[in-house]
Amino acid sequence: MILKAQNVNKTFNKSGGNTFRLQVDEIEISEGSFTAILGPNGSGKSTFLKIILDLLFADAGNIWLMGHNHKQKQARAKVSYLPENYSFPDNFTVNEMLHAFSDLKESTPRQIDHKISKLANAFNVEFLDKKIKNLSKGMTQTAALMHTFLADDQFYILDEPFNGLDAVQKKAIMDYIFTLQKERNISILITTHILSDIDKTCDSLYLIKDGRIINSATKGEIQNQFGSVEDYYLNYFETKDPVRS
Ligand SMILES: Nc1ncnc2c1ncn2[C@@H]1O[C@H](COP(=O)(O)OP(=O)(O)OP(=O)(O)O)[C@@H](O)[C@H]1O
Repeated sequence: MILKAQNVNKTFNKSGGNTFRLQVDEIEISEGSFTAILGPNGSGKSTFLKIILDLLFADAGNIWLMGHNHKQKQARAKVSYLPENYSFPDNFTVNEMLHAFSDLKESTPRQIDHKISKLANAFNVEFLDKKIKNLSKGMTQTAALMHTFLADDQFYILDEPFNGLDAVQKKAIMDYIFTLQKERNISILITTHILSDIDKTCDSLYLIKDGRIINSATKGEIQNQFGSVEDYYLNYFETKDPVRS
């Protein structure tokens, strides 16, 4: 098991006396799998990912990451994370940013260069010498994904990785992920709002609503019962109330 979370609780006190409560009773992700957590805006997806990575502290719960308590250093040693929001120094070129933030302690600059050109080739990147501040939204997202995939890790946690990417870019990233799954049996945990992107790729899905997991299903179950991930999602989230005039 690459990830196991039990009875995870976190309450945010928001302005106006409102609260948001995340309560995840149980999630298990096995090695080599491609898992998605889907849910509406504000349902708690990013909060849960940050708690898994110990970037945000839960009020209660048990989480094991890569066989270790998630608070132990070894738990994160082979895990890469793409946050939903990130910022890189504006004046760095993509290449400089990747070198500066690669965190590949055992690699020489030449080895890092080799990895960068391999990734640039896989991700159709021709803007390694452009400054971060001059990149388009999709280019910035691609640069962030290059940063995430630079390390040869075993588990990639990706918060909305396809944000701003065109169809060709998305396919390049997905193809790269499939190659890594075949070559190194990596595991993927993803959040996305673009359901068609994961229709054929996800092994299992969790639906989250108001901080709670309301359903989980395998790809086979979804295909048999709903036909597509989109229909599965709509079955749980579409409001069927008639529109009032
Ligand atoms: N640091 C914080 N302090 C207070 N409330 C927070 C904080 N971070 C998140 N929240 C609240 O927690 C809830 C869940 O937010 P979260 O970002 O996890 O949702 P999400 O499902 O990832 O949404 P989206 O799909 O829009 O990215 C929201 O109501 C949000 O306002």
